[in-house]
Amino acid sequence: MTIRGFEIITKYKNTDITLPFRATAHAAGYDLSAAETISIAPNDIKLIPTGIKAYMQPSEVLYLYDRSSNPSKKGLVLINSVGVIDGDYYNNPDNEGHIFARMKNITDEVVTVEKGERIVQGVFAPFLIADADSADGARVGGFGSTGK
Ligand SMILES: O=c1ccn([C@H]2C[C@H](O)[C@@H](COP(=O)(O)OP(=O)(O)OP(=O)(O)O)O2)c(=O)[nH]1
Ligand SMILES: [Mg+2]
Repeated sequence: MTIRGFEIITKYKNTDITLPFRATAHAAGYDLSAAETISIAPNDIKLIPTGIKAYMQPSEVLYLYDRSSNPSKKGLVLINSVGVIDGDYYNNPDNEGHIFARMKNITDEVVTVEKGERIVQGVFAPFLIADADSADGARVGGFGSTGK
């Protein structure tokens, strides 16, 4: 039985992608790596593909948090602060649920993220639903797919 976890996006199968992993026995975060080498110009923002999708239970979410070493070691920050990866993003018809990290280069030089480099960490968590909630739509994509 599967409960929650990660899978490789179809396009990235056979490209040496490693599934996200926790660095130590008590770590909360699963480190996700860049699926491609990407260069980011000074002050620019780019989406880093992870080549990964995540499945989970209906009452669960995957939060993407920056690695605390990114600003000092890489000169990068996760520009949306925290990524919220919804359970219904998984296998959506638009992009299969591909998880991206939106990174900003905060330096005056080009920063390159190498393929396979750990870039962001994902933490699974439960969430709560408000009274009289009647949401019933299905997600078709991400990054603005539900409108303004
Ligand atoms: O850092 C992120 C944030 C989001 N997503 C994906 C997963 C998430 O389920 C979807 C939508 O994210 P969110 O709800 O935060 O964005 P939105 O601007 O509200 O877009 P939408 O209208 O598609 O919900 O985009 C990522 O891959 N990385
Ligand atoms: Mg949204």
